[in-house]
Amino acid sequence: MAENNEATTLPPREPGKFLVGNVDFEPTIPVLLELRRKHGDLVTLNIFGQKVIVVCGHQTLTEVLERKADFTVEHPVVFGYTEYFESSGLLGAFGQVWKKQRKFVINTFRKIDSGSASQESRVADVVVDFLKDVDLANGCPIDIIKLIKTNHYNIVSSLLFGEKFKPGDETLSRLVELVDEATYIVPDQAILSMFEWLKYLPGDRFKVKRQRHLVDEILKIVQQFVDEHKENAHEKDSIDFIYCFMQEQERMREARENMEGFNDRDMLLMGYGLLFGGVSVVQALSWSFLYLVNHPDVVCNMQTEIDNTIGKSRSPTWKDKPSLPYCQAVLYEILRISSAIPVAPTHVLTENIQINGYTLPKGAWVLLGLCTVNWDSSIFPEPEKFNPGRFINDSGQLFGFEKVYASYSLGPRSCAAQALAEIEMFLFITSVVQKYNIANEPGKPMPSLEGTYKGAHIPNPYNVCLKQRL
Ligand code: HEM
Repeated sequence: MAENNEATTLPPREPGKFLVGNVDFEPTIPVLLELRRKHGDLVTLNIFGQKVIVVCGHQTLTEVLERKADFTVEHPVVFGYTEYFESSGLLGAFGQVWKKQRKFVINTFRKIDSGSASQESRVADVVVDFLKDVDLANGCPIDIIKLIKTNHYNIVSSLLFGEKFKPGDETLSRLVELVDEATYIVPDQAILSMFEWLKYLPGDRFKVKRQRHLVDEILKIVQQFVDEHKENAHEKDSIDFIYCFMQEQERMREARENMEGFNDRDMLLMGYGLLFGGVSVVQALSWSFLYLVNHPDVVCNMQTEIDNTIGKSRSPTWKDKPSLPYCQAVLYEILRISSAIPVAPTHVLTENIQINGYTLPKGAWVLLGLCTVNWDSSIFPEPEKFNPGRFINDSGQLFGFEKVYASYSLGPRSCAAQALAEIEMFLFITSVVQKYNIANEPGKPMPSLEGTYKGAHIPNPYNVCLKQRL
């Protein structure tokens, strides 16, 4: 009887294989769109006996992540979060620790913005280095993804450690390599969340030891900066995450508060979480250059807008954003069509919830199909077409872009660094487009807009030529 009851209240099931269920399920954009077309906004999967509810569409995602946030905000207690994040570092944190760390991160971004070196000024500072590297290439093909990674992690370093690395610094190169490799091992370890014992198989089949080594090396680099901060605490004049973390520890000690989530180890893991979380903007920027090289007409329109509003002698700033509606439309369209994070990290239901006439049971995992908003043809007609014009109305004003923000997820667990991501996207892209034409490598076919899926939706490697126009 209970079985029947459950069967009638769960969302439709996608058929799977005997015993293992939907073990082959790959959350790619086409798969999620097809699933939604077949079954609607809510779909039940079964992966090795674990119930997984796929949530699609703007309205249903909003209902689940915002209105039912009290019961959907948690991540499940799974391998990667416990093994490497040690249930800390914001991304891997649970319960009260997550709440406290989230508040700390949001407040620290605010403090940084009220200090002498805001997020914008740190991004702008690194954009200058980025443009110098582009100049050095002198129009020859460059591995733009590599350049984006180096410069993005330098921005995070500046926010974490209070100073950026000098161009060419070996520690920065090492940090980029470590974070990069660690990021792409994560999807290969998904099975360990179901069967943790597999990590003991001989031969490091799931790269558990390799990942441990990478994470330890990243934490060692963060530790060096923590040690430096401890030695020079009184001399600090810039605000950064480590400095603020140490201040928070002091405040908590004085107030005799529970230090859970704010011990010295948590400081390192917080650094790891911010380095790791930022990979999404690396993907979004990498997609940006790929779409721009494929659409020279769009670059030309952006250049006209920039030339007419900012001119050629000074670089774009965040304050210019409202006067560059077309450039903004291009960035929204890139975020939409590339859907760098097609599915948010899995959440878990901590109570039964009622949605759209179904009962979603406590303990079920929730797969958030963010890309189904970006590719919803009722919101964005012909979603497969790259068309920044869809965000510009007849009077030339920006319009209808709000739903693209689902790319950062919704509700209290949405991206903790959305503001930083938006500043990075805006300053990198407008600064490059202002100064350079973006061309394909001579004699090579245009790089493909087909990507691959490795947790994130990532473009395949490509080179571009950035030729000075000013
Ligand atoms: C275009 C760029 C970005 C996109 C599309 C993006 C998207 C996302 C998404 C979808 C989530 C998951 C939310 C959820 O679980 O519901 C997330 C979480 C997170 N992101 Fe971003 N992100 C971007 C840039 C960044 C950057 C630049 C950083 C840091 C430097 C960052 C740090 C984080 C962190 C720490 C979390 C975990 C938040 C938490 O668990 O409370 N993200 N982001």
